[in-house]
Amino acid sequence: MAAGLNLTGEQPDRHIYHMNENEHEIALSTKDLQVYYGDHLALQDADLSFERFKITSLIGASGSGKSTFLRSLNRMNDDVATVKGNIMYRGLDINSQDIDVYEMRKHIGMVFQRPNPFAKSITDNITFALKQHGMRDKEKLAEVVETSLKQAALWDEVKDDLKNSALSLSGGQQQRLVIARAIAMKPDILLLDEPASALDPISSAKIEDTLMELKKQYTIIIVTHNMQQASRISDYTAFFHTGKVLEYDLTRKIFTRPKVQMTIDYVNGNFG
Ligand SMILES: Nc1ncnc2c1ncn2[C@@H]1O[C@H](COP(=O)(O)OP(=O)(O)OP(=O)(O)O)[C@@H](O)[C@H]1O
Repeated sequence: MAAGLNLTGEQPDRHIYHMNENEHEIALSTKDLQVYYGDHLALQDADLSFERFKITSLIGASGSGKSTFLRSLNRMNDDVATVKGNIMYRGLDINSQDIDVYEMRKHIGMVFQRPNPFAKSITDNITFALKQHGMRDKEKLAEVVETSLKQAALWDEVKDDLKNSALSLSGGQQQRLVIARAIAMKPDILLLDEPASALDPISSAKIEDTLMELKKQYTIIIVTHNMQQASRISDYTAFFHTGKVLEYDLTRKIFTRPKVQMTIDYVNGNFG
């Protein structure tokens, strides 16, 4: 795959990142990531590696830096913050100046807390970006619409109403549509910032089921305040506290025998 990747128009040697033998297992990693909002250091020295085809949850109290970290991973913080350090993706530092951010986001997609479909039809929501990227073939577009909606577990509910406005869908359906829109671009990595927190329990369970299905094909990184959700769906969990990653391990270890007292307190609901 790496041979076909071109996020810069060139791939100078200085971008080559020497990973360990497990390189093929790591979809994305950060090294010494620091984020400043003005003078305020909101995230310190975050070193995390995300395994391919796994779900990693980012947990921690409000203001601990989870969203700041997540948003930095596909350069959503560029306009509001200074992000220092490396974000390594397929041998490239995607935090460097010469990365084509627009192109990079085709590989690393983002889904936000509140569903944000366009005020367009269900079909147009999914085809919009594809058309912008030059896809014109109607059959191919229809195929992507169907596949993406199926992957996002929405097809059966909307297949007869594809021309209807996305805004006519329920909140939970809208969030699955937004996930379908993100995967239509065939990204490698999906970043999700509390995707189910604005939804009722049934819709939230559907999103969880969808993510469990999607991890067969995508690497997923999710911010969540819901401890049950983190323990149910994620393979790995990173615990953030006051802008630092205090602990990062297999989810079952974080929830059954964490090493750091602060993690124990947080997962037991003693603060947050
Ligand atoms: N756009 C911004 N401008 C200035 N400061 C910000 C901005 N976004 C976040 N911060 C600050 O950075 C710190 C980390 O915030 P962040 O939103 O990353 O935390 P979080 O763990 O995701 O919190 P929550 O769970 O409430 O979403 C906080 O002190 C917050 O006030």
